[in-house]
Amino acid sequence: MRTKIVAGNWKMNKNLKETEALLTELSAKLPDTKAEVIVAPTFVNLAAANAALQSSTIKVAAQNMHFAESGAYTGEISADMLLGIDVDIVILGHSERRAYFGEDDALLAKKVKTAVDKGLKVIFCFGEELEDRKADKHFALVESQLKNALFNLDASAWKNIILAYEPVWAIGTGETASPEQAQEMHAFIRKTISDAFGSAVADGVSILYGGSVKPSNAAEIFSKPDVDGGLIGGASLVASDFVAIIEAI
Ligand SMILES: O=C(CO)COP(=O)(O)O
Repeated sequence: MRTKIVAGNWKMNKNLKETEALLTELSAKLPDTKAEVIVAPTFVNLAAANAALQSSTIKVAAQNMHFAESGAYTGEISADMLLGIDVDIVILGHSERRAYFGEDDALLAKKVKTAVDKGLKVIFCFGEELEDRKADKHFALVESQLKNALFNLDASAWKNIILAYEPVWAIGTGETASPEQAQEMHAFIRKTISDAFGSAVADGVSILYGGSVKPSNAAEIFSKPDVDGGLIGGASLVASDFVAIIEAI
């Protein structure tokens, strides 16, 4: 059985007080669930988030990480720094990092390799833009994103990889991929991984959907056989919405 996961990517939202308040509310309202629940606040609040969640099953993830061990990379955060504050999950490859910070597949391959070598779990994000889909290039684009960033990994590293398919046109737009579109792409992703690494790896990897998931559409999206959960942006900033999405899995 694959792990079901609901993760909240808080992006550049919530200061310290707001982080603690949201996590207190979330912990109090957290339903009984088989799903792994993860939140990803900003770097500066990760330690406080872990402290606030000490007696909770909710896990904390970072939103980014540098590939180097250490050194002259002003403003950057290393894997060891995350592990040093008990954060062992990191989101890499988010489309906002790709679009606004120039992160490409080659850079992401280095980040992923460092993260898994250091023992972190990676939530690896990828997905096509609207033009790719309109030109019917979305499958080829997703395949190349996976190949370029992840296919140099050993099969054994895949136990630490969580995939998050996030079509860029559905992020923060209110437009969601239909459950059928999500299932079609997730099945394609699983087949692509199966062809390269075998069915045991492909059947074991959790593939999350991200892009305007809300309480009103979560259950239908999560009902699809290859959708193993969600990576939630806006709706993860409101405790009652995030809880409703967790309840939908
Ligand atoms: O980017 C996302 C999660 O990483 C999705 O964001 P929204 O849920 O706000 O569309």
